[in-house]
Order: sequence, then structure tokens, then C-alpha cells
Amino acid sequence: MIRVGVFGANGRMGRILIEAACQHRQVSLGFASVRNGSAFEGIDAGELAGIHKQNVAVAVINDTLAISADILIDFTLPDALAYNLAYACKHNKPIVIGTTGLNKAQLALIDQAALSVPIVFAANYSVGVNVMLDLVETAAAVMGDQADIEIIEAHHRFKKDAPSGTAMAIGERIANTLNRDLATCAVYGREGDTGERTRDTIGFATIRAGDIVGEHTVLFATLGERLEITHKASNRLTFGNGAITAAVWIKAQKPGLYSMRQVLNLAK
Ligand SMILES: NC(=O)C1=CN([C@@H]2O[C@H](COP(=O)(O)OP(=O)(O)OC[C@H]3O[C@@H](n4cnc5c(N)ncnc54)[C@H](OP(=O)(O)O)[C@@H]3O)[C@@H](O)[C@H]2O)C=CC1
Ligand SMILES: O=C(O)C1=N[C@H](C(=O)O)C[C@H](O)C1
Repeated sequence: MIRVGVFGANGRMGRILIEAACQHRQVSLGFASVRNGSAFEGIDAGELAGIHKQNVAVAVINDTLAISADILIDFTLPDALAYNLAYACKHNKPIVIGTTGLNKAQLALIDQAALSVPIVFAANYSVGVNVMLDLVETAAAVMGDQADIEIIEAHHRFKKDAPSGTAMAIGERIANTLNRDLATCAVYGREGDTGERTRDTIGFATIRAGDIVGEHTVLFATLGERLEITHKASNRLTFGNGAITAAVWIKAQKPGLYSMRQVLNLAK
């Protein structure tokens, strides 16, 4: 059995990761951690996740916990990343990271840690979004120079970062395909006297509402036609199961930074 340690066990994704780990035949839950002062310390991880009891008590993160996990999983918030990466390096554990909204310095920390331990980092662990990225690349290569490109994403009201990590990954893929720099061609929302749209921009629009799990649409629109590529996640277990697949896969890897496309064997 591959034992996973889940950081941020009480989060929406933390609970889902516990459930996904406990459902997987090759995986067991090594630890489920929370931060110091959390009201969830001591309760059973299975009960926290809304499944049957697991006899793993939720614990405040500490060095001794590392003994009980082969692989670490981090779907928390950007402020927790530096500690979680340092923990992985200190205890020589591979880590699967799903946290989005990371800044350049935090992304550099991932690159640095990947020199010491294997890391899978993806903005979206669903199979569908990773296939979508390839479809988007094909569409961009064929239509991208003629079409207006817009990326629209919708998520639940609790999400803290915008645009979503997935929307940014889609934008990066399109920009790379078209030899554009996303930092200079992205337009994040429009308001007021914007003037006419210029062709070489990539627009982003964000919706935050209710309990939407995660939806992404890319438009390639010309004056005569419009191609829309859409992915809709309807259950967070989609992401949780993907992260557990990555955890199983990463066990056999050398130190380095890997993508979900590599895990799914989609990489060219
Ligand atoms: N890659 C993917 O496929 C997916 C990625 N995500 C990403 O996962 C992340 C988590 O999402 P979600 O579960 O909805 O968020 P939640 O807000 O529900 O959970 C966040 C968790 O992180 C913990 N946390 C926050 N700040 C810190 C800190 N400074 N130190 C230690 N722990 C901290 C919280 O603990 P506390 O409650 O104590 O604050 C909580 O356990 C987001 O970045 C989201 O975008 C989400 C779904 C899929
Ligand atoms: O916060 C979320 O919920 C999600 N975040 C990821 C992102 O920012 O792309 C992935 C998924 O869409 C759900």
C-alpha cells in the first residue's frame, strides 16, 4: 500500500483527498494534518471527510508524522506552500501539489524543491481538463491567428484566486502555441470605454457564484464562426482521484518537476 499524507485535511479538497485515498485499492491514508490551533485536531480523518471511520486522528503538522507517509499531497493555499515544500525536502518525500494562485517566488520554490524530490504540480487534476489543454493547443495552432480568444471560468463563491489556475494554464498553452507572451497579451476583464478589441489579446472572464465546482470555456471566434471548448467538473472527487493517481505514479519517479499530462501519459 502507498501511504499518503494530506496537508490541509479540513479544507474542501483536503476532505476529498482523504475520501479518494481511502477508496483507492493501492493507497491508504498515512496522515491527515491541520495547522496549529485548528478546531479539527484529534477527530477521526474518515469522519472529517464524511466517510467511515479510518482510525487516523487528524493531527497538527509535525516532523513525526512524516514517518507514516510515503507521498505528500498539498491542496491548500499559497501561504502554506513554502512550509509544505520544506517539509517534503526535509523528509525526502515526493509531493503532489494542486494549490493555485501561486506567485512567481512560490513557483520558483517548487522548481528549487524539485531538484531534491519528485513533484507533480498541476492546476487541474481532472482527466478532462488535461485532454482539453491538447484540444485547445490544436485549435490555437489552426485558428489562433485569425480568431479572438477568450477564456471564461466559473467557480464557487469560496474560491480565493482569480482567474483560476486552470484558466491561466489554458492561457499559457495558447500563448506558447502562438509565440505570444501571456504577461503582455492577457486582458483580465473589461469595463468602460475599452475601444475595439485587438486580435492579439487573450481575454479572461471570471464568474464566482454558489457551489459551482469548476467550469472552463475557451472561445475561438472569427467574424463567421465560433469554436467553443468547454469542460465542466461536477464533483471534486474528479480532482481528488486525479491527485491520488499522481501520488501512485510519482512513487517510482526520480527528483524532478512533473505534470499531470506526464502522469496520464499525454505528454508529447
Ligand atoms: N489542482 C486541482 O485540481 C485543484 C486545485 N484546487 C486548489 O486547491 C486549493 C485549496 O482549495 P480548497 O480546498 O477549496 O480551499 P479551502 O479554503 O477549503 O482549504 C484550504 C486549506 O488550506 C489550509 N491553509 C490555508 N492557509 C494555510 C496556511 N498558511 N498554513 C497552513 N494551512 C493553511 C486551510 O486551513 P484552515 O482551515 O486552518 O485555514 C485549509 O485546510 C486552492 O488553491 C484551489 O484552487 C482545488 C481543486 C482542484
Ligand atoms: O478552487 C477550486 O475549486 C478549483 N481550483 C482549480 C483552479 O484554480 O483551476 C481547479 C478547479 O477548477 C477547482
